[in-house]
Amino acid sequence: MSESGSAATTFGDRLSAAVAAHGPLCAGIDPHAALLEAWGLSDDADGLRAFAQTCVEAYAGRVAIVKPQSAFFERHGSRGVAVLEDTLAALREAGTLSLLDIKRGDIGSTMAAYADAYLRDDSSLRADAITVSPYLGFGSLDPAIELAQQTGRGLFVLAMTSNPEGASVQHAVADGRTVAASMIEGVSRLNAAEDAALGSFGLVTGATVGKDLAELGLTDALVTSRAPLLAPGLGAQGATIDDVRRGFGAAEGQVLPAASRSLLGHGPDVAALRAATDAAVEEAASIGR
Ligand SMILES: O=c1ccn([C@@H]2O[C@H](COP(=O)(O)O)[C@@H](O)[C@H]2O)c(=O)[nH]1
Repeated sequence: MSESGSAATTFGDRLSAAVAAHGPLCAGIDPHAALLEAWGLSDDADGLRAFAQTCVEAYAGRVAIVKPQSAFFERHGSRGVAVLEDTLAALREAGTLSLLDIKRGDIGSTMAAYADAYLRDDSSLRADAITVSPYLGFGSLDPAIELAQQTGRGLFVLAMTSNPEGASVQHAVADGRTVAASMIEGVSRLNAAEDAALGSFGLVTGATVGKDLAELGLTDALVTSRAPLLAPGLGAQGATIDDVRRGFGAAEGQVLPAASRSLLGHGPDVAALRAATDAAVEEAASIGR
């Protein structure tokens, strides 16, 4: 039995329900130093706490899933990590799914410790799902995969990231297929073990890379994978919802378009941040329909 219900309540099931209720938008909490300043907050753990509380107040109950970016909490040291713990707890209390963007990946034995940190029911830093890096080999993720399966949590595996530099690794061909294709295949195998429309194992496929997915012939594999597709890159990185619609083709219905700075620029007023979030939710709702 997991904290999130039972082994039968998978992250994929809970995500499907959240998307049905709120549409697919993933709203980010990225407390950049420049945003803290723009919100009139100090660039320290107190400013960070006020920022994150406002985000939770504005997003909770309005979006399918919220993605705190760990780096912006870690840069404030142990007090920042304490704010991250409290932010994850506040999202849980509000009944809103959390996806901690922390991109962990290491040799298996160390990966097991990372898994304990974020995926155990009794961890203070637990999230509903986390991002992981498979670039020490897909098999190095096994400890996190096993714990996520036991506790009904999810993983989002980096496949085609939104940054232009990602292509040098992810488009590379090994054993007759691109590195990205082998990550999609790994996730596909995991989701095949679950009997659900949407799997608990997702992929990070930037909103900026839809054209590449099509050119590399990856669209069908994405559909077969039943993976939720985290698509960061809206707004500040230049991608639009139309890019997602055009680029992801038949996989469009699996996409969770993600936005951080383009929403957060509307703070610190909670009502203004809510209004911007509602507008983004409405725009994202056109995806897959
Ligand atoms: O490929 C990736 C993976 C993760 N990210 C993260 O998403 C947000 C994007 O923020 P914006 O302000 O909307 O650009 C940020 O936390 C990144 O670390 C990504 O952009 N691309």
